[in-house]
Parts: sequence; structure tokens; C-alpha cells
Amino acid sequence: MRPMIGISCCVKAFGTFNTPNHAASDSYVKVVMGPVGGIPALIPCAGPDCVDDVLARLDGLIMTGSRSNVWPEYYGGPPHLEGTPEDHQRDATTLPLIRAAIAKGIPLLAICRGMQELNVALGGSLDQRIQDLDGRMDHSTPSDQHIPLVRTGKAHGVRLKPNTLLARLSNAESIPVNSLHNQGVQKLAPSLVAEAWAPDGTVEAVRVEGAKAFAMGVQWHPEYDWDRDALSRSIFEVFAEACRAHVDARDGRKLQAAE
Ligand SMILES: N[C@@H](CCC(=O)NCCCC(=O)O)C(=O)O
Repeated sequence: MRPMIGISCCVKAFGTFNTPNHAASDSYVKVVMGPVGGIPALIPCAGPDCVDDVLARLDGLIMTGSRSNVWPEYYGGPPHLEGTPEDHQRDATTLPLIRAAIAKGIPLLAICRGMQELNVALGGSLDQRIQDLDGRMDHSTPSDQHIPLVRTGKAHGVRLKPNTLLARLSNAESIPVNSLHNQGVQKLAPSLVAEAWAPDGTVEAVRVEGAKAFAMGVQWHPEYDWDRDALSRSIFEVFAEACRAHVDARDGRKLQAAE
């Protein structure tokens, strides 16, 4: 049986009447049906009450990127600059979803905003515009850049901690990544370990220490180039292995219960 992979949604206004819709980018649906080999299940921003029931049906979870920022109230940060996109319905769902997924040992891959949510969900904080901080780079890509391969192309290098999953998968000390974010980890959550850094020190990858299953976050977007980038593809393949292991364990438990 193929694993059922949850994909976190945003609430976005669509159509003539700006009706709120719960949506996730096609790139996540494609990567789940591609290298992950799973069935994509979009998770609406339905709030914390649904989290346990949703997770009971999932074998893996991808926390997606999004232009919106995590609401600073969740990490004790200053209010956003006016005009900064927020998505309170998403925050109210994803933060408890992440905590519950880790507690239940459901494999978790958190991408960009997803990694920022992972950090906040576990008690960390965020810088809101790292390009405004002394000595830091601009990690953002203009939203009016409409040439996809320029918008999502490799933007800077990332130094990898030796003997980590990313170092093993890439067999390299550093890798090139794309970059589509303004925010970054400020205080790392106590249970996260940083495993990759941009040249300006921005944390680019994290792992949940002592997690029962695969649980990591990357600040870049492997979903944009898995069809031509070996490391991006292998991140999803390793995640997929963890999800299949979750299916095996779950079905094993079911068989035992029926005996
Ligand atoms: N808003 C946060 C998170 C950035 C993020 O997830 N960007 C992905 C955007 C997707 C796209 O443009 O294709 C931040 O700015 O750090």
C-alpha cells in the first residue's frame, strides 16, 4: 500500500470574490506522487481539534513553504512590518500538528516556512527580515520574478555538518541551494540540532534530536528541483523510506490487534 502523505495548506483568497481557499502548491502534490511514491492528502487549516484525527490517517507529513510568516505572538517577537502576509488559520493548525506528529513518530519533512514553524512549534524564535540585520545576506527572491528557473534556481552555498544525513546523501561538505525566504531561525528550539548553515550563519537545516522517526527541516526548497538535482531527490527518497516503515509498523500493529 502506498503511504498517505499529509501536505499542510495555507488559506488564500481566490477568484472574483476573494473567497478563502485552503490550498497547497502543485509542486508538493507532484513530489509526493513522484519520488515519495505516496498519496497526497491536503490538510486544511481546520485548527488544533482536528490534528489527532488527521494524523491517525497519515504515514508522513510535509510542512510546506509559503509567502506568509508565522505570527510573532507564537515566539514572542515584535509585530510584523505593515503589509507582511500572515496566515493565522495556518499557524493555529500547523504548530500543534508538528508537535503531535513528532510525539507520535510520524515522519516529518519541513520546508522553508515549514522549517520555521518546526522551530517555533518546539520553542524557538525567528528573525523576521534577515536581510536587514548586520552582516547577513538577502535570502529572498522578488515575488515578481516570473522566470521559474531563475526564481527557484540555486542562490547560495550551504555548509553541511559532517556525518549528518545531508552530508552522507550529498557526499559533500557544502551544497548549492535555492532561497526564497526573508525569515530565519533566531533562537534554535531546544530539541533541534542545526546541521547546515549559509555563509552568513543562517541555519539552513535542522533535525529533531531523539525523534522516533525521520524529522527534519530545510530552509530551501528541494521540491522545486528533485527532477534534476540528485540531493533534492534523495531527501524525498529517504523521507519516503521512513514513511513506508511507518506503514509497515502500523499494519503490523493492526494484524497483531486482530489475532
Ligand atoms: N514567509 C517566510 C517563509 C518563506 C517561504 O516559505 N517561502 C516559500 C515561498 C514559495 C514560493 O515563493 O514559491 C519567509 O519569508 O521567510
